[in-house]
This record gives sequence, structure tokens and C-alpha cells, in this order.
Amino acid sequence: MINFTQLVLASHNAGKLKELQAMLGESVHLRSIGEFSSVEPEETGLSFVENAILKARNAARISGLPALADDSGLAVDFLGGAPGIYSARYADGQGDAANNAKLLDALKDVPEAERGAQFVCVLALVRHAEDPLPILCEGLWHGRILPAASGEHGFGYDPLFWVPERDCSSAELSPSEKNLISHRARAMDLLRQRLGLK
Ligand SMILES: O=c1nc[nH]c2c1ncn2[C@H]1C[C@H](O)[C@@H](COP(=O)(O)OP(=O)(O)OP(=O)(O)O)O1
Ligand SMILES: [Mg+2]
Repeated sequence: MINFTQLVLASHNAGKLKELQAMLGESVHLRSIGEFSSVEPEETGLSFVENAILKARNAARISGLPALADDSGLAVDFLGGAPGIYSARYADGQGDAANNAKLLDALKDVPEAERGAQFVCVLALVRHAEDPLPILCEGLWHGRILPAASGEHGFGYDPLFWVPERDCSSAELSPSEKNLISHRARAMDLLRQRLGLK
């Protein structure tokens, strides 16, 4: 079915590549789409699913290989689910630090009980660019937005995401611990099941 020695990851995010490669193990070599093109597709979808499929198709077209895409983000209850699919662009493309600063500001003086949030991850796997039946798997991770950044691991919003089941921020988890319980880990678990890998 799919030749896993040649799977391209449709992402320009080094943090995702590291996490997904660690979850897949050594038998699968995830090649970055960055090896083939530095042009990032416009994420024009209105949902994580649409954007994941769009990125996967684009990578499969460019590389000629089966492609895995990850579209993910942070949905904050107090903000009605924002920044959601716009998480990477929350501070107009100025990067993680600016995104985090903007989120802290948006939740300034909001009490702990109203700071609930969830990370969302949708993985899309296509066998080729026109695949009529992409495999889709999602994972959610519930937590809370901290009043200040804490921790050095991970990427993106990790320093602001409080993990109730570990009583620390997601950036304070070791990479291997995050990879056991994160939204991405849950989606990958489902993907492995769908592929008969477990
Ligand atoms: O585990 C995570 N820990 C912290 N932050 C995270 C995580 N997972 C997603 N996020 C944030 C990062 C970014 O602000 C957005 C994803 O946006 P998203 O468009 O899917 O990824 P991206 O633009 O960084 O790379 P690409 O589209 O090339 O895969 O959510
Ligand atoms: Mg993106």
C-alpha cells in the first residue's frame, strides 16, 4: 500500500518533524518537504481538516511521494476557539514569541477558571496528490493558558499551555513525555491503528 521508507512530511515546522519522527520510530524515514521546496502553500481552508489535506496534496505533488500533513493549533475557550486554524498567523506571521505575547495580552486579567484551551491536531495522509480517500486522524489535548510563559522545551504555544495531568507547562515536559500525551500523539496513535501498525 504505502512505501513508508519514502514518506514526505508536508510541514516546514521543525518542531513537528522532530515529534512526528520520534513517534513513528526508525522504520519510517520522514523526509521534510523543505528538501523539495521552500514555498509554503497558502492555508486557505476553514478547518484543520481542509488545511491538512491541502498541505498533504501539495507536498505529494511536489515530491512525487506519499505525504503526511499536520494541521494543528490552539483553541482558547475565552476567545471562542481562536486562534484555532489561525494559530500560526495569530500575530500576523511574526512568529512564536509574538503569538505568545498576543495571547497573554488577550487573556490579561482573565481568571484561571476561564482560561481553558485545547490543542488540536489533524493528520492527513495521502498516497498521491489526487488521492480520493485521504486518511484523517485527529487528536485533542485539554489544558489551560498560563498567566506567563514557563519552560524551554517544545515549540509554539508550549510555554503557555498548562497540562493538568502533569501539573506543569507543556514546555516543561521532556520531549518523550510530551510525545506520549499530546494532541499530536493522540492523532498519531489513531493513524498507526488505521495503518495496521499496532
Ligand atoms: O504541540 C504544539 N505545541 C505548541 N504549539 C503548537 C503545537 N502544535 C501546534 N502548535 C501551534 C504552532 C503554530 O502556531 C500552530 C500550528 O500551525 P500550522 O499551520 O499547523 O503549522 P506551521 O505553520 O507551524 O507549519 P506547517 O503548516 O508548515 O506544518 O499551532
Ligand atoms: Mg502552517
